[in-house]
Amino acid sequence: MRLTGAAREIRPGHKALVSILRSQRRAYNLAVVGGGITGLTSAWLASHNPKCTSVTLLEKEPRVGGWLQSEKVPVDGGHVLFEYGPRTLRSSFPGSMPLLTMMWDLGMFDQIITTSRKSPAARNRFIYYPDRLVKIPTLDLSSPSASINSIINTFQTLRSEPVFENVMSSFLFEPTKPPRPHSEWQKDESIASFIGRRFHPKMAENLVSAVMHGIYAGDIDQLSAQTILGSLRNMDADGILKGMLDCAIEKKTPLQMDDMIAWHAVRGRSDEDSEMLVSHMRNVVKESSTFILKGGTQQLVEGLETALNKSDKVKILTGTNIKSMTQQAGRDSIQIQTAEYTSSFDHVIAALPAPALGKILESKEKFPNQKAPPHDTIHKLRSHNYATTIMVINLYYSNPNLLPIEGFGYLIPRSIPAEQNPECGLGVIFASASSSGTNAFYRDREESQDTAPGTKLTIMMGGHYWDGWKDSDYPDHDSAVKMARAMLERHLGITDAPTVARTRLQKDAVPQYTVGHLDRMYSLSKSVRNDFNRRLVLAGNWYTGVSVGDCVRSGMLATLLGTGHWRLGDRPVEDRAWEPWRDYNYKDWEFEGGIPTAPIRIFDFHAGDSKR
Ligand SMILES: C=Cc1c2[nH]c(c1C)Cc1[nH]c(c(CCC(=O)O)c1C)Cc1[nH]c(c(C)c1CCC(=O)O)Cc1[nH]c(c(C)c1C=C)C2
Repeated sequence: MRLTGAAREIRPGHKALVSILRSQRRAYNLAVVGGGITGLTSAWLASHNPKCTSVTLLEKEPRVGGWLQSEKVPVDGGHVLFEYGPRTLRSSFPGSMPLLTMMWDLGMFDQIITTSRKSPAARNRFIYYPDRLVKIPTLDLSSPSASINSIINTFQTLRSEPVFENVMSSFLFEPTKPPRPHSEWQKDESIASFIGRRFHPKMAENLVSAVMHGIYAGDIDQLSAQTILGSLRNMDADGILKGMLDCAIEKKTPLQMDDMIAWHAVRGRSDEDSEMLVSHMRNVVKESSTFILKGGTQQLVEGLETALNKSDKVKILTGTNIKSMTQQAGRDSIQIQTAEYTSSFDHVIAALPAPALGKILESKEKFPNQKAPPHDTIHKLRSHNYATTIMVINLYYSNPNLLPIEGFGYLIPRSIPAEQNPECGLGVIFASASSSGTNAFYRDREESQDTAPGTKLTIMMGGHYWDGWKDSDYPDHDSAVKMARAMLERHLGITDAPTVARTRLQKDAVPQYTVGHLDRMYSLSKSVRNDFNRRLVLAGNWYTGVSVGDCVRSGMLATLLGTGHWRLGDRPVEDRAWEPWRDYNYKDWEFEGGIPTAPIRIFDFHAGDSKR
């Protein structure tokens, strides 16, 4: 049942967004290209801007939502919900605030289910190495005796399990490791190189590679340490352990500047439900490390789509192929041509994969007075083309006691040799465990995405192991299910046949931030700004973060800052909360056009700063 008498009544509309969008310049019309979560967020935010006269959302596929895909499958006794893309959303401050605020404004808060930090799904995470599942130790500090026991157990596990070989000694010696030579500080390196250099290559192989499988399905030899481990890498000069100790003593936390900007932008609320929103968001972040939606991530898509369909400013064009995107000499507006029509837009937010945008810009369509093709931008977009492909296999078993252990699931590191991982397995999620929890609005309600008992498992395979594969190389549905079952038998001893098996090959699903990513994105952003006079904005998972929260933040920054209709520092002085960018020369930061992101990526948040 969708809410919520209570929350509806206390939601007086979108005063918040209207108030931050007040300081507008001229009226403008907007095209958003790409109907994934970034594009939907951008269109939704723009639709609340009184100066935005129309929003046209163009999507190539017949549906919007992109990688957010959930399916309710009827089974004996009810239904189970399968996810084919992202499933759990991270709950953290300030990273989740823009997403949670948007969900509140969409009236979806009562559809959020939080997973307690104390639940097995949050605490029990496993790594498969070398031929068994090993739990990653977590400290239980709930009482003095629990703390002592858990420290002793952790110590024993770290000493006895081969997956943790060298971990203790590499932590011990980390402070003695020299930093990189000063001349190389700015130079990026791979995650394998950074972790191997500061800790031990075995730690990179056995532990960090598994984590990177779970996030990027990527290879630690290629992924960028500067982009992905930025805050740790900033501690290279004095040592990471010392850096972390300093953070604990000085009560400081490295935070992303973009997160703070997006949070600042959406929290400028003056409406009466703002206190209630903040208190509910605080509960979500305090009590859970992840949250889900009762109807799956698809529900967020539907919430946004419904809101957009209600707005008479918004047109959603699905199944629409763009033939060209051009500018005319002497004009700033951008012309978009589809099979049906050609239209001119004051601003365009491109929330589609970088190579797909490159292809559109490369189009040979000719118009009178057309500017020369933006070769520099096209070249940079087309060479930013590496994403991993994942086969997602969802299995349902009617037996609720199928699993020998409780937890989130397990990840497989790249140190497992090919003979022992012929399926190219990346990990297995015990999906039933993370499908239930507490309602974020009604804290006394326990809820689940599934109405039928049983066990849901998701097996992921492929990723960087399948780089360079042709379409004909990928397993089909039957082979994928067979491979998944072979993995489950080998790893968990499960021989039962699943009642339901659904597979989906997610081609080029996770863009890879490889060594040098930040420099390349800076250069791409500059080219786009120059080539399109700041009228073209790039947003989404190809640029500044691959998670759902990152995409929502990116969509918001694109709409607010990227179109130049809001500026950092626009808010009146008396209304100003703590603004960390004021410690830097933020007035010189460029956000309009290109990739809207702060040049200072990470800053140290000191406890008490927000009261300044
Ligand atoms: C379709 C497969 C995906 C894989 N990674 C991602 C997708 C969409 C993206 C992703 N996964 C995680 C993160 C970081 C956390 C966040 O900020 O949201 C991102 C950006 C972590 C994660 N990985 C898996 C789960 C269930 C989660 C959620 C958060 C958590 O509880 O830690 C599982 C998983 N994802 C992928 C694989 C191979 C895998 C294996 C078990 C690839």
